[in-house]
Amino acid sequence: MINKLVENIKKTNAPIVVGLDPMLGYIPDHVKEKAFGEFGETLDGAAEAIWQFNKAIVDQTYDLIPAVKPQIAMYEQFGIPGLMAFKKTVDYCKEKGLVVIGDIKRGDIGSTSAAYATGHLGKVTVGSKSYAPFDEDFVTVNPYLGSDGVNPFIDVCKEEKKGLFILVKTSNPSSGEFQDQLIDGRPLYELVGEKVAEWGESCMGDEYSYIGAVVGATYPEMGKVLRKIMPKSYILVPGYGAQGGQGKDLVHFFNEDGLGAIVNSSRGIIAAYKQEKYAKFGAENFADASRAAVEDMIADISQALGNR
Ligand SMILES: O=c1ccn([C@@H]2O[C@H](COP(=O)(O)O)[C@@H](O)[C@H]2O)c(=O)[nH]1
Repeated sequence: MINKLVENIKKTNAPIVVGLDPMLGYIPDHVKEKAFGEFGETLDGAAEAIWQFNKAIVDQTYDLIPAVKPQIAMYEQFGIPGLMAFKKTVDYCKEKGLVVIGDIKRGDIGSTSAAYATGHLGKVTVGSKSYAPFDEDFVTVNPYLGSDGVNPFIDVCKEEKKGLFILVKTSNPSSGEFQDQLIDGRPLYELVGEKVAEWGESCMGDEYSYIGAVVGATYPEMGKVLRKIMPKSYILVPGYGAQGGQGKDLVHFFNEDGLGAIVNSSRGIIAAYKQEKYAKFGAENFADASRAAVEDMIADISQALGNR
């Protein structure tokens, strides 16, 4: 799957990911009213609104982008109907040729991680039958439990030719509370980065490993160091747009070949119609506003990479 991700990035010339984080507050009233008219103000109604919102955005952007990142929390909050909307979104994006990164941030003791890995990346056996329950292409993994919490995910990736993005340095303001703690004079995120590079060595695609890392756009200096520590790992970079990251901050997350990083924006794209810059589209044309925001993001990153 790493080969498909790299191929899609080269084809679109767009190292970006659209984050599908559909909070109800971002969904225009006309979409919600239609869904609630059909299913009532219920969890099913919310799930239908989410699905219709996602579908419209994917239909308007899929030709410009290599990948999407649905954030499972935004679906899980609506219970089983929400998870059904998540699955429908995953399947639809794959039909459109997009690589799907499930932002699930899982990680537990080995046996539990194995079940998460099976459910999200692998196949579960029921009697004589086998099913791929969620079937994302990549998932995000929390490495805090150590190797035995991560290895079950790697095992399933090897079997299924899928991939991981492991949290190394997250974009949030308090990420340093633990991640920047010094151990023998070195910050913990560097040690985790070294481990990601080590896990990735036995998981090589054609050019890059299918074991990647998450490093926030909000910490560009750390991104520069981590790029060198993990030269063969793709870096998923959240924090662009709504969290303040800009193209000029991201240059050092990329390798000299212009590859190696993929930048996520969620609210900045899916709720673009709410920003003054894209207000001319109006709520009715929210998906056109998302397309314009994708085009602007690609231009911003391309310009930054061109200027280095
Ligand atoms: O360090 C991290 C890891 C994951 N995220 C996730 O990315 C998106 C960001 O959303 P924006 O609206 O573009 O801010 C969201 O799903 C987070 O859970 C992150 O932000 N930082």
